[in-house]
Amino acid sequence: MYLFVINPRSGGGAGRRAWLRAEKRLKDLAVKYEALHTESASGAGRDVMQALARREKWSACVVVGGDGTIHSVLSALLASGAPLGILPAGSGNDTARSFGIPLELEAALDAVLDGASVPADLLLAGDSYTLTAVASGFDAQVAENVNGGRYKRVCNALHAGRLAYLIGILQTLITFKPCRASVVLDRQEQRFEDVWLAAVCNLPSYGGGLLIAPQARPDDGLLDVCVVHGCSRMQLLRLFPTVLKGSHVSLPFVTMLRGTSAAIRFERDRPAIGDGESLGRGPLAVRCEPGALRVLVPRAAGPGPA
Ligand SMILES: Nc1ncnc2c1ncn2[C@@H]1O[C@H](COP(=O)(O)OP(=O)(O)OP(=O)(O)O)[C@@H](O)[C@H]1O
Repeated sequence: MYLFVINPRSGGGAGRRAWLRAEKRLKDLAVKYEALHTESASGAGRDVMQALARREKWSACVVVGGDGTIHSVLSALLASGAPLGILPAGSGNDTARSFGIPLELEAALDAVLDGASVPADLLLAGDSYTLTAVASGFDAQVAENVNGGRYKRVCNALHAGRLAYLIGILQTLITFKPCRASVVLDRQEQRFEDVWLAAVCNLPSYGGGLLIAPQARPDDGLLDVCVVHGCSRMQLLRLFPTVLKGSHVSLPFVTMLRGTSAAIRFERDRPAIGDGESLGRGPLAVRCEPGALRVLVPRAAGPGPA
């Protein structure tokens, strides 16, 4: 028995459309499933927890949505032990991308019904689990601006989810001010001047395919931290095309760190996000929880990201 969790709003309505197609195929194949349409992130966590508790064993809990929708069900998945399946229907879909799950619906459904289950680490910040990356500073401000901006809806309607993030980057570039920050990695403190962003990553990409930590692997028991510091606005602007390829890691104003826990404290109040969803403001303490989750991936993709 599969539990499908559908966020009809994800990807500007892509979640609703994907489910209509998936449901038809599930019926054709006589697959046993329950469907749960969720309306908000907070309500979804509780509803999915209750739904999963009604049965001892689930083949999988399958999210029809984007990274934010996956984020909303992580605690429930951990409590039940059910593996995560993904039918990517968001604007970014970085979780699916990192696990080699096809963005095309039929192929993604094949991975759910006939895939392999691989272990994945999670990031724990406070009492909140994150699968892709916990970020604070510029990138969190971009997400806050994109999620609050009207252009996200327009871009989603035009099937140009990535464009929304590019607009958000330009908007934030004009207004954001860098400041001092300290990063404590496995109890070793490093201080940085003029910090634009600090991202604690479990998967290589976020923000719709930005390869912020190209070496990050979901099953290595480690988190990868990317700190961008001491550069000008123009240098930061020129950094973005390099993040699409992951080649920013060799720039002199980019420091990459790796460990099992990271605490980040900015001198000024900064927003933080996990999987693109708000984690509030203030200092961040993030720990890697090795192999906490299982994810269904295409058999050909094997363990780890494709
Ligand atoms: N389970 C849920 N049900 C309904 N709404 C949710 C749920 N989880 C999160 N949301 C809200 O729906 C919004 C969109 O969902 P989601 O993040 O999955 O799609 P997206 O933003 O289009 O794609 P992505 O996160 O991959 O860029 C979230 O930002 C959040 O506000």
